[in-house]
Amino acid sequence: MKEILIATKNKGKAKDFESIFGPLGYTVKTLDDVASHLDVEETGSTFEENAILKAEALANELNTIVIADDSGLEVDALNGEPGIYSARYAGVAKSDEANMDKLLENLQGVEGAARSARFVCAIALATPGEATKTYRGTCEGEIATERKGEFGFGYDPIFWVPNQQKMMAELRPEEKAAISHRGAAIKKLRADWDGLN
Ligand SMILES: O=c1nc[nH]c2c1ncn2[C@H]1C[C@H](O)[C@@H](COP(=O)(O)OP(=O)(O)OP(=O)(O)O)O1
Ligand SMILES: [Mg+2]
Repeated sequence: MKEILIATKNKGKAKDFESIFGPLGYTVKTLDDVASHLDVEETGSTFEENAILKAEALANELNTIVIADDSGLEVDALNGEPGIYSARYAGVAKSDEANMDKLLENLQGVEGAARSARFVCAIALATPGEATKTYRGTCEGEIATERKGEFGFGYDPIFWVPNQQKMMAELRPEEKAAISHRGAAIKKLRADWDGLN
């Protein structure tokens, strides 16, 4: 059985990876499956640095190939916030609901095209004995004023995707994978990764 190891504790993120790697014949394993005690502090100042920290921590622990994903939302009217702090925007508790509430509140009075934003995903591929590589994908959109949709995770219910005329949370997993920041980063990873077949 082909396995792929993602250094994440986020179940929604893991599902995004499964929707792409599952059909390719891979079983996706996460931190909770292999090293749930491992808690990596995201002390980097970029998505790439944080992805590298997470991937290398688990690769060193298990001496095997590991992928990690650090991602977030850049809102133009907020000068790129919450950015790398997206998961902890409303505090350390990491609540998607509280994070969305805070974002909607901070955008009150900002209208139309001024609510532009993008999702960013940096994926790190850590291979023992080799230099870690990174791949970035983005997805342009706008922050809606209300939640809509049942799929996805995180900020998906308030992220409007103009190209689809839908909220990200209204897209089925395979639809999201085709247009998302994570899908784009994984596409670059797959094009470059010799070990993947
Ligand atoms: O496709 C997405 N759809 C909606 N929201 C998203 C997406 N991609 C990232 N996001 C948000 C969720 C979280 O607030 C932050 C990621 O933070 P990030 O540190 O990378 O992940 P995390 O702490 O949840 O899990 P972990 O570090 O264990 O992988 O950006
Ligand atoms: Mg995190």
